Amino acid sequence: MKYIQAEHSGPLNGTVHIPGAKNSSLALLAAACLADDIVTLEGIPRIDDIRIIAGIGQDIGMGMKREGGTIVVDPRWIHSAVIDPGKASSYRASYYFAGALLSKFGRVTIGFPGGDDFVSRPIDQHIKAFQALGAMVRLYKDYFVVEAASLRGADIYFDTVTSGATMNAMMAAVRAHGRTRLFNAAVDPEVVDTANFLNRLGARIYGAGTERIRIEGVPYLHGGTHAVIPDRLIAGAFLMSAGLHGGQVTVLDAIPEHLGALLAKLEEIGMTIECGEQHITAYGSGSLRATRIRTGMYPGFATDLQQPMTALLLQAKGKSIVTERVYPKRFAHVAQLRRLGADIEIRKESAFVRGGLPLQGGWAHATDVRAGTCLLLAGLAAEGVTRITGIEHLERGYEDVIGSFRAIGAKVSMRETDAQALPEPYRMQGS
Ligand SMILES: CC(=O)N[C@H]1[C@@H](OP(=O)(O)OP(=O)(O)OC[C@H]2O[C@@H](n3ccc(=O)[nH]c3=O)[C@H](O)[C@@H]2O)O[C@H](CO)[C@@H](O)[C@@H]1O
Ligand SMILES: C=C(OP(=O)(O)O)C(=O)O
Repeated sequence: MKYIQAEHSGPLNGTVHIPGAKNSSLALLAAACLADDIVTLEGIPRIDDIRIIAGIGQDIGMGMKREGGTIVVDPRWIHSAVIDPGKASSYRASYYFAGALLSKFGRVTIGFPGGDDFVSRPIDQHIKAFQALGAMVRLYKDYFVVEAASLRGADIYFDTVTSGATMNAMMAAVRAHGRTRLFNAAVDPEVVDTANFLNRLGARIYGAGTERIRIEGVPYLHGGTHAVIPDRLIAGAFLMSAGLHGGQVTVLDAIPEHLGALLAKLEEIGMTIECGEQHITAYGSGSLRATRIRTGMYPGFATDLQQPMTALLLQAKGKSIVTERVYPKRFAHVAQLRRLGADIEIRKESAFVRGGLPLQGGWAHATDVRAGTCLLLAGLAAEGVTRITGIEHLERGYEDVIGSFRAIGAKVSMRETDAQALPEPYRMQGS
C-alpha cells in the first residue's frame, strides 16, 4: 500500500510550475466528443481521472493520443454512446459525457458520477437541463439513460449555482436546434474555458463568465487547438504552503484573477502577496492571524481550498471559523487532523479551529483529493513524521505532488508498505 511520508519542514522556498486544471481538462476532453474533426488539447495534467477518460475513450472509439502535456483527440470514429458504469463512477466529471454524447448522438447510457464523497452531490440540475432541452431521462439502479429525438433550445433557470450543470447544459445545447439561455449560471473560470474551447470549434456561446449564458445551436463543430487554463486549486495550495513557516513560494503559469478570494484571505492573515501577469509569489511572515472563511461558488472562496486552508489556519494563533456553504458536510479531513493533535470542533456547517498549538506527526487518511493536500500541509507543519494513506484520492487530482513539494524544500516521499506493517487500527479486516 502506498502512502506519503511528510516530515516537519522549515520555511518552504522555491518555484512551482502549475499544471493545467483538472476540472477544466475533464470537461474539455468530454466536450471534444462534440467536434467533427481532430482536436488538440494542450496542458492536460497526468492524473488518474484523465487515465479513466482514456479508458472511456477506448471503449467508445474516441481516439486519444498523449504527446507530452498535449492530448490529441479524434472524435470522428466514436461508435458507442454507452459509458461503462464502473468507469463513470470512478470519477466525478463523467457526467460531461452525458451532455456531450446526448448532444451529438441523441442518446447516452452512463453510470452515476463518483468523485469525492461529501455525503450529498446531487445531479438534479443536470437532469433538469437535459429535460428542458427535450430529452427523456430514465434512471436505473446503476446507470441512467438520456435520449431525445431532437434537442431544442430552451430557457433553463438553475435552482442553485452549479459549475457542473452549467457546463453540461452548455455541451448539451451546443448542437441543439435554436437558442438556449441559461440563467443563474456558474461563473467559474472552468465554465469560461469550456465555452472558449467550444467557440474555437465553431460553437456560438455568449456570456460565459456571467450569470446569463446564451447558446445558439450549430449543426457542426470543426477541429481545433486549445490550451487548458492553469489549475487554480493547486496554485492555491502551494501559495498557502509559504505561510506554514514563513517561507516564499512562487507559482508560475497561474492566473492571479482566478485566485482573488484566496489571495485576499492570505493577506488578511498576515502573508504578503505579489502578482505578475502569470505568476504569484506568497511570502509568509512567520506569524499568522486567525480569520473567518465562508466558502461560496466562484468568485467566492473555493470549497476546494477550504481543506488546505484549514491546515494553514492551524498555524494561526487564535480561533478561526471555517464555514462550508457549498458542501456543508465537507469535513472528513477534520477527524484526520485531530489525529495529529489539531483542536477543531464542528458545529453544523462550521469548523472552529484553535490555531497556534503544536501538531504531532502520525498516521492520517486522505478521504478525498483536497483532504490529501490538507494533511500534507499539516504534516509539513507537524513535529516528527506524518504518514498519509488514501493516496489514490490525491492521484486523481495532482500531477507529481511529491516532486512539486520537494521543489520548494518539503521533506516528502512516496513510500510503500505491506498491510501487516501498519499499526492495528489501519489494517483492513482479513489483511
Ligand atoms: C469535476 C469538477 O469540476 N468538480 C468540481 C465541481 O463539482 P460539481 O460539478 O459536482 O459541483 P457543482 O458546481 O455542480 O456544485 C455546486 C453546488 O451545487 C449543488 N448541486 C450541483 C449539481 C446539481 O445538479 N444539484 C445541486 O444541488 C452541489 O451540491 C453544490 O452545493 O465544482 C465543485 C464546486 O466548486 C468543486 O468542489 C469540484 O471540485
Ligand atoms: C471535489 C473535487 O473533485 P471531484 O469533483 O472530481 O470529486 C476537487 O477537485 O476538489
